[in-house]
Amino acid sequence: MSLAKDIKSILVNEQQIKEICERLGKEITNDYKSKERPIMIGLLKGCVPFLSDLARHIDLPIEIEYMDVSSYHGGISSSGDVKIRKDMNTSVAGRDILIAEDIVDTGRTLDTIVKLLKHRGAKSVEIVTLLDKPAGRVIPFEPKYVGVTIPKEFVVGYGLDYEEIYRNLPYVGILKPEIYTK
Ligand SMILES: O=P(O)(O)OC[C@H]1O[C@H](OP(=O)(O)OP(=O)(O)O)[C@H](O)[C@@H]1O
Ligand code: HPA
Repeated sequence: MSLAKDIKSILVNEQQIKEICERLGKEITNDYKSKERPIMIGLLKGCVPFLSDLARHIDLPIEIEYMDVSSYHGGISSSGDVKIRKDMNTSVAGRDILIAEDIVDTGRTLDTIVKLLKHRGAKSVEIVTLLDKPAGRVIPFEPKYVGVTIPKEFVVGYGLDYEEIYRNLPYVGILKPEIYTK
């Protein structure tokens, strides 16, 4: 069974993703070159392909950590309840933090996590996201590094799921509405 048959259209193709990772990697390398061992924190599970491609374009000694965070419990709308399923193992006190995300939509996940990391004493907290969906915001939130701004469509692929499927598509596509309305 092909995954591609459920995709209405491709929004960000493989070449565009490659160019985004190169561009953001250079920008982050430049901005973080005088900081001491910044920590890049990936928010599982959606961050995985983006973080691993982006990190290879950051030419600096960074640490990489993960937190498993979820606010979508099946379906296409956020429950509004951000849960930490697994925390990171390192202290963030006094450290420069760069959170890597696949998408900023309502802003709830990042609002919660940024507040938490600041409360834990992080020196700085910035966001790098592949996709920004500003029309989805319910909480004002502006990520510093954005791959591409997208319209208010439910997207899957390259880490993003619908009911845990489609994360392994190599591109980002708009899911056919009949998949989630049936
Ligand atoms: O801006 P928001 O509306 O909070 O949405 C963004 C979050 O939603 C998705 O994660 P999800 O909770 O589905 O978990 P997952 O990464 O395991 O798929 C995505 O990976 C972001 O972390
Ligand atoms: O458009 C989306 N697709 C998949 N997961 C998401 N989490 C927030 N927005 C989305």
